[in-house]
Amino acid sequence: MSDWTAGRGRHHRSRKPVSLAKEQEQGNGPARGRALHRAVPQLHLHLLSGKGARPWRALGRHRRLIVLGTLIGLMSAATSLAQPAVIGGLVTAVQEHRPIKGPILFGAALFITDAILNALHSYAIGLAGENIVFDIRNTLASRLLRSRFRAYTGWEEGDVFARLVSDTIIARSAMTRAIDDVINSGFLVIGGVGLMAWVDPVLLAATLICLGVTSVVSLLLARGVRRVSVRNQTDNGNFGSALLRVLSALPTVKASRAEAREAEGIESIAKEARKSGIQLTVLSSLLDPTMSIGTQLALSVVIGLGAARTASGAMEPADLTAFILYLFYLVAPLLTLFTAIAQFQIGRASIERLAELGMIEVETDRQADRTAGRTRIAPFLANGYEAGMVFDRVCFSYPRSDKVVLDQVSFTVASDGLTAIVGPSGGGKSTVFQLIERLYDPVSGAIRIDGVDIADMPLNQLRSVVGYVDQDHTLLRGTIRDNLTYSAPYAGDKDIAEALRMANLSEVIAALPNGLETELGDRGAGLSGGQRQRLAIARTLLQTPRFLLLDEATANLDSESEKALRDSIAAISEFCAVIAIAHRMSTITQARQIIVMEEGKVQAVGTHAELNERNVLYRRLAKLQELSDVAS
Ligand SMILES: Nc1ncnc2c1ncn2[C@@H]1O[C@H](COP(=O)(O)OP(=O)(O)OP(=O)(O)O)[C@@H](O)[C@H]1O
Repeated sequence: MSDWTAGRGRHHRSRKPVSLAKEQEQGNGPARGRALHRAVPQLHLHLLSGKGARPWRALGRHRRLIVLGTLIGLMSAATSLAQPAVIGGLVTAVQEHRPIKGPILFGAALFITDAILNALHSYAIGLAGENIVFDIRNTLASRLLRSRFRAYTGWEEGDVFARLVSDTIIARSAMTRAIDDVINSGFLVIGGVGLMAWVDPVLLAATLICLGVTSVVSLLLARGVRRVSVRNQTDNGNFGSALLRVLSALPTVKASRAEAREAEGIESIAKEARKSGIQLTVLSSLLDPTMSIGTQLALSVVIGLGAARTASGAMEPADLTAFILYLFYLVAPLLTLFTAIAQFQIGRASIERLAELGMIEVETDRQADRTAGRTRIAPFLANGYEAGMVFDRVCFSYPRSDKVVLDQVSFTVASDGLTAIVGPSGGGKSTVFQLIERLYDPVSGAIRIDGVDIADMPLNQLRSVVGYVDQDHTLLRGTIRDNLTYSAPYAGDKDIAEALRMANLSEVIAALPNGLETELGDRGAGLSGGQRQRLAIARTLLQTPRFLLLDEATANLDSESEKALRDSIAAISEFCAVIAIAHRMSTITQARQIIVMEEGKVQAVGTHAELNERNVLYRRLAKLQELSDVAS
């Protein structure tokens, strides 16, 4: 017997629940958790804690690099500001027939220093930007993976995708380039204005009047840019959602001949994004001409007024040269300043969208938080609780819905044996599984394992003792081995072989040229429906669960495979509780107990013989099932 079955044999022999604390010490608990923790990238939990993941915090974490980059930028700006004075000095030296070698060499050194500082400045700010994007993406992705299922299902996948991919890039610019540009250009503008005031206050007053009006217009434009960019980013998110919706159902789209219809729908959403994108472009591109008009006007006034003042002797020609150069130097940073303000406004919209995503509710381990890992199982058992699972008057409605899906549902599942859940479609069978996995919590009532309310159990612990094969038997892109070991990453070859054997997959895998290393496509493409289902079952078996939940697990199997799997279930249920939403009579009749559910209520519980005798609904279901089994 392999370690795999030996481990479960222990559960069976004792007939007592191996304390969950003990399980923690063994493969399913913190030891594995620690190993996993080492294996996965460091999650930025400090950013995830509290009220949510706030993108602005990422800025704080990299402030040193940003401050360093900005300081280098300011030094570069200072060297830029010195350049007109040096050129002015050169003009004076030429006028006065003094040696010009010194000013030329000094000017060249200034240009080279400026260029080097500029490069360093760009590198530091660029690096900070990449670090910030990395941090935000990492933090948000971790938070999404830990989000409450009910909170996550309220989001559209495409929108989440757009926020994580494109909003982070836009936010990067706001948090680095835009802030840096505002500081640097602001410094250049203030410095330039100061120097111009020192050269000639009269000319400066004329310049400021010309530039002042255009500056006010530019600021108004920047505010408009923000408003439109929120709309544009939402439109882009809608486009992503629409695309993901159809691409994830491409076979259905084709089979329904809906390509043209869907393409039309996507086109209209893309048109909305284009419309707001154009509005954004119009507003952004108005910034340049607005500033140009102001500059042209200022330049004309400065040249005219300056020439008059030079002619009247109120101003030296060298001062006029320096003033005009300062004006040129002022224009570029002024333009950068307003563009940066607009850029910052666009980025703010993205940061707000990321912050919304960062507020998504995450799963919490109440028990883990309260007792820091200590288990409360022993006292409960001492009070006489039986090993196994109990549904105690559980009521449930899905979020954003008034419909009562489970109404006072009560039943007990022993720690081994097969329990079949049957009932008409929509009766709440799959919902029972979702509550056991704690994808949702009951509205009232409790689910207990070995006497402990699962709401008080660390989620990692709960999900390691409960194995879940969902209705869609979801597989991921990757090799068969990756899929098999998904919930038990350190499973050895012996255990893998055992799980494959029990799921009746050994021969199928052996027949593949690359065996376990065969690559599967999205959602397990490359295997048949039945093979995918059995692979999902083998994956869950490798997790060595104490409770194995099979949702319609035998629906896709041919008679031969189904028989093999039925035998496996019988073997597994010797040392593990199997709860199956069953649709075939062969599975139902072998169950130790059958729970009949209808419209969210437990109608009856018993064996096949008992229910066949006293429950009308069961008799009807059994008859229908027998007919469909004969037909298939
Ligand atoms: N995510 C959801 N949000 C809102 N209502 C839901 C959701 N999932 C299921 N329901 C509703 O809950 C009820 C029970 O669904 P459930 O899937 O548990 O039934 P079921 O017995 O497993 O049905 P089937 O045999 O067809 O799979 C149904 O009325 C369904 O419409």
